[in-house]
Amino acid sequence: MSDVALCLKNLGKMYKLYQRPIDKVLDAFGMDRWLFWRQHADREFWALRGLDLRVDKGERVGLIGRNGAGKSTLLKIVAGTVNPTEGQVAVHGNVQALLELGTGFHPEFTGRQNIRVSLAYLGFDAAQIRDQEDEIIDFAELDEFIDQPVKTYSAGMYARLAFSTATSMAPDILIIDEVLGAGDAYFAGKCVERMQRLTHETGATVLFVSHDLASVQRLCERVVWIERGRIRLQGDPLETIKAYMATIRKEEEVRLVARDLKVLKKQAVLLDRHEDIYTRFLFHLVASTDKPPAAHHRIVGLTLWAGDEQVGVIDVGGPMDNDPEHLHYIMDAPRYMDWGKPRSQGGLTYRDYGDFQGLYAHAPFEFAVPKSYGLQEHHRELRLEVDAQCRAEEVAVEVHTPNGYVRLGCLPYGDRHVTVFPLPMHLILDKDGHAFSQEAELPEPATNETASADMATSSSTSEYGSRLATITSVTMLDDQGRECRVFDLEQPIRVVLAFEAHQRLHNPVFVFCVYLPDGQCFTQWVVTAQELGFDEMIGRGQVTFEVTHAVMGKAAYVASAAIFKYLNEQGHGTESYHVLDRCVHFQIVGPPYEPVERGLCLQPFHAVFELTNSC
Ligand SMILES: Nc1ncnc2c1ncn2[C@@H]1O[C@H](COP(=O)(O)OP(=O)(O)OP(=O)(O)O)[C@@H](O)[C@H]1O
Repeated sequence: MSDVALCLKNLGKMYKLYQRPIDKVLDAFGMDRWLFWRQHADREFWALRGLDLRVDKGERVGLIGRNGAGKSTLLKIVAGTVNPTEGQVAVHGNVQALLELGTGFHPEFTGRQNIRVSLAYLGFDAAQIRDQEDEIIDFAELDEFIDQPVKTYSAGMYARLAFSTATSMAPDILIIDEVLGAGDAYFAGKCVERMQRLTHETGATVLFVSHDLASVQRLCERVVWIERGRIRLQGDPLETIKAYMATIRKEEEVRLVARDLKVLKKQAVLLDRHEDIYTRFLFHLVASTDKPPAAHHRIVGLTLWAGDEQVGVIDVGGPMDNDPEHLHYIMDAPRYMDWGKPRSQGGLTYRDYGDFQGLYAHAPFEFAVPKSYGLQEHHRELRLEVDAQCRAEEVAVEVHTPNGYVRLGCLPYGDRHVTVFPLPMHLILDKDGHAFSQEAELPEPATNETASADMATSSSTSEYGSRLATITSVTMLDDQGRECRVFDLEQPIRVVLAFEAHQRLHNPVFVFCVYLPDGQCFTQWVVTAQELGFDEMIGRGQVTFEVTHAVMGKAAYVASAAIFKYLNEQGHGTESYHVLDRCVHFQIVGPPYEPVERGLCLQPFHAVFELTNSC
């Protein structure tokens, strides 16, 4: 007998995105062929493509990945509720799928009635149903609610009932999609134990999707990281989760730095808005003649580099290459753009740029670059790499600047070739040389001078003081001396306050104060110039706070920096020279799974053990 529970080969799922609802109806009836203009009126959106996965019987496999990566689509295909567009799916055994809350149970029926209906549907007889029913109610801990209609249940109660019912039937393959997220931590723990038991006792195979990485790590023997419709990495749970968390962490760094740049620039802090964090670079392929391209040119990949760092890749023709939810994507609006449909040939994905009757006869694409990249000199050298096979010498690559499109060059024709185009930053930068300055509010290069200028001219209430001394920058560094906003638990942290005293000041006080998100002061670091060995200060300098062992627990923090004239008897700074209120956001993160919750403060302690009554 085969050991394989499920085997997916070259799996792909394509959704057609229609311009108008009527197009979907015409397509459903096969009438789209009759309308000549319909040929390219829909877009192909590949949620998954080229995906291979084998899961053995009794394996517990976790699927992780960002929202919209394609995890649920994959589970739905395995569960049989969605048909794949291409590839093979072999599922061996009966499948119980908990895919979406709100499906499966009748809202008007009570919990008990729903259990009975579900079991009867699976072919249980009356005696078996009676046996199972008590066990299900017991596990779900819904005793006093079990005779209420499920429409009155909270999401957590619903999840408990759904999970208990599905797992009572000892399926061969159990599919759980984020359902546990609706329950509390206690119930999630119970579920994990039950799934472990199921695999041990009945040999059930579990496919588990969750954003709760701790549960994934506890339950699964293998973790598969899905990104943009493909498997990015799979293997050992800890290693895979760590790699996934590292990319999430990088994005979080970018977001936190961008947020503080906004604070420094005194702009409305609409946090997490895409445009606050990234600058968009718009490119297009266009025929070097004035006419649409005469041939079809195969475009395989587009990559943007900043120095030696890959800022982004568009895997042209790959899954979700046209998804504007991603930072880097192609724009393939039918009848406007001249991108062909995504194609896959021998494992290679691509699209053609040709004459597809696009109004603008061009093939545009966009990359989003974190604004923080503009802060480092070597990052300001951006270059675009185009992997393509052109049939004639007629494809030009252009970048959009404040004065319209500027030609970067043409693609060579003949064999497949990677061409690199340095970006003319002098055309993309504004007249003051500010990085990525198509937008008025762009950050300045983070030298102390410019930061100082920003702070000195601001009139925001988040900054105040006599300004006899000013803080010109606040930098958080990790143990390697790298600028950092996301720290590991108990990791060393250094905070550098750069300052400029505009006149001779006697024994000022430097403060770095860390707040919890609710505004409570968590810890305040205070030091006087005298304690640092100076009675007076004038000119530029910096104070470095060093923490060798941070006691801050896992949370998001915000910090203020200040220079005061002196501290009063209550230890508060009075007569502020310069206060930057809540100017730095940072996070402390931990491993995905910790056996013991350690709280918000990792209080060092010493424990003593004594036996007072030994026998
Ligand atoms: N019926 C549909 N029509 C069009 N696009 C769809 C459809 N169902 C899903 N998608 C798209 O497919 C992509 C993958 O969605 P999916 O739900 O599989 O992602 P996910 O990884 O499960 O996300 P989440 O973690 O948020 O549940 C998304 O871009 C989604 O918008």
